Amino acid sequence: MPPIAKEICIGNLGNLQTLPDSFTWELTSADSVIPPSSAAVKESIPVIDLSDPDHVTTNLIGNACHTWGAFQIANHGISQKLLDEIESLSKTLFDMPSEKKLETASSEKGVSGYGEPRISSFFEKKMWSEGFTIADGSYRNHFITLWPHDHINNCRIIEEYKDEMEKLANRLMSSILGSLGVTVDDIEWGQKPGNSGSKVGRGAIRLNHYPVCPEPERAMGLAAHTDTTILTILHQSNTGGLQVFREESGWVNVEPSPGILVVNIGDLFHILSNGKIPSVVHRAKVNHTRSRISIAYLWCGPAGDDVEIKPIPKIIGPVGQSLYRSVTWKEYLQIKYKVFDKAFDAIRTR
Ligand SMILES: C=C1C[C@]23C[C@H]1CC[C@H]2[C@@]12CCC[C@@](C)(C(=O)O1)[C@H]2[C@@H]3C(=O)O
Ligand SMILES: O=C(O)CCC(=O)C(=O)O
Ligand SMILES: [Fe+2]
Repeated sequence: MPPIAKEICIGNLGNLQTLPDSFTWELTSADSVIPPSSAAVKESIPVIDLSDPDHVTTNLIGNACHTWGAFQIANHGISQKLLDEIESLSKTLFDMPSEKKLETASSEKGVSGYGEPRISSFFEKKMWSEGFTIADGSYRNHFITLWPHDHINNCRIIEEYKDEMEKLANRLMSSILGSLGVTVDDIEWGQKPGNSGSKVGRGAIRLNHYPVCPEPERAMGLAAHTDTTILTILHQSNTGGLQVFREESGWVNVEPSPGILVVNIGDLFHILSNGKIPSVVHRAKVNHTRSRISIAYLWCGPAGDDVEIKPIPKIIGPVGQSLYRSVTWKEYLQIKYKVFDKAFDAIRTR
């Protein structure tokens, strides 16, 4: 029995004129992006040119992380060809009939395969989106089902994307750590005895699709959340929808621009930094006339998902206190998907 019943499958909702009740969110004025003072144009997260000298980018990245927990990057070294390839792979996938997509439905909500986002169980209303998660090698069998003749090339695109993104993620992590005055060598990647074999490895990919929506104001593409990662690198197609939240500014749009990638600080970096940098709350809205694709590379650090992550001693300082106990990514994912936005409280030491 597929986890998504046919009648509520987003793939079958394309021609609706009004939103079904199960997809109607009650959004308040605080949920809108209308600026408090009428004419003000809201400042969004900065675009940082990675071809600038290191001391310049480190500084800018440091500021953006403290202020927003997010930033955008240009000249990041990921080829436009690869970005186009993974975007068009996603389009082809989501264009398939629901029956076909459901043949690759994830057995567990939110883990490898086609289905709703994993956070959906925390919300009463349904999100106006569908997605495909690539967390381990099992995606290859799904790809054979989807593309009996073309899976080899599509698997190649995924592997290349993962490799390139992993390199970029490592580089970004070094810069962010640099802005905090430490290096990767200051991290103690402890190994929990008895923990063996990674299920998710070092990075997962989530292909997201937000179909055209009859009443976008009342719908939600992907509800507000922080990522359960060290950092996430997001490629969005040329239709906007991503919004980040900051106490002082409310919800702010992150407009797409060709070749620019978005970087979100995830919960694990917040833990590593002993609370010095926030993980960014973000969400995706939907559109009345245009569908949207986004591709997230969700990264748990260079050491895999079964190593201990805890505040970096050098950041805590000799007289400081560690705010959080150590957790592995696997463990933290379990906590997060039990208590959701209370996950930091669950691992706080005081
Ligand atoms: C490796 C991860 C990270 C996950 C869970 C698991 C697989 C899929 C990821 C996402 C992708 C879509 C948003 C999110 C919030 C979701 O619902 O599924 C992410 C979540 C997280 O960052 O917590
Ligand atoms: O589609 C977007 O812009 C956001 C996607 C996202 O937040 C995620 O996949 O974690
Ligand atoms: Fe996210």
